[in-house]
Amino acid sequence: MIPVKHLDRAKSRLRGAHPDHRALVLAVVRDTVAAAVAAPGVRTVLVVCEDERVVTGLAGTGAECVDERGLPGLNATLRFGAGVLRARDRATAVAALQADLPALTPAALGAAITEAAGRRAYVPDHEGTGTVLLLSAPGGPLAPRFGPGSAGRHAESAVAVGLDLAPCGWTSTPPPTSPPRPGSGSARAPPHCADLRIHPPDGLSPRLCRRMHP
Ligand SMILES: Nc1nc2c(ncn2[C@@H]2O[C@H](COP(=O)(O)OP(=O)(O)OP(=O)(O)O)[C@@H](O)[C@H]2O)c(=O)[nH]1
Ligand SMILES: C[C@H](OP(=O)(O)O)C(=O)O
Repeated sequence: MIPVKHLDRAKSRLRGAHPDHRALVLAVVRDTVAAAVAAPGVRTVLVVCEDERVVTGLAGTGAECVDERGLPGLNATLRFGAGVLRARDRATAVAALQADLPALTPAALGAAITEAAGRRAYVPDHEGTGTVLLLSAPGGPLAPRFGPGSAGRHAESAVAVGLDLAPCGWTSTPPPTSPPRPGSGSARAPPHCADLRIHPPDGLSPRLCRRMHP
């Protein structure tokens, strides 16, 4: 699962980093989703969101989108999404992945899943305070405890695994070729980070985008 906030509120700490904040957020999300869809061991990518523009922006990526239906906050949203996935397959592992990982590669996500080896696992962010990825054991509860200091809470019940984000920046995931949407005429797909020509650290402090940096 990849949760995505309403575009008017998402990545508020990056506001001002690019003239078109909504395009920046969508580009970051699209690159993250593209890597997750292509990762070995990932059967379904479910984006839990509340903004129809996110659904439109992710058309053709291979991710499914589900409306969070006004649930209060991230953890309730993730419990809802986990329930959607578990209703299809009770024995599977479910995971929550942050939406702002444009340097993620399919191989790196696959390696983190392999390292978890069926255990409940989490990936702390590079400051060690937040959580980049939370993975349940197969059939086990996700029990998300996101929010400030979440890494410490997840450490109480999960093993830490690594996630090797590409050192070369945000352009490591090749943009997928999306078929044109019916009725879209000559409309172009939303941009990826590479299209926006945003490369860390240009204009983005490590604190503001700490999850995006290796
Ligand atoms: N669907 C959904 N996703 C959420 C919600 N709150 C946070 N998220 C997502 O959860 C992840 C962590 O969110 P935050 O760190 O709070 O927000 P952010 O948009 O990444 O960045 P800031 O606005 O700068 O805090 C991101 O992928 C968000 O898009 C929510 O209420 N609903
Ligand atoms: C959601 C939260 O992200 P942060 O606010 O630490 O970036 C977390 O990592 O649990």
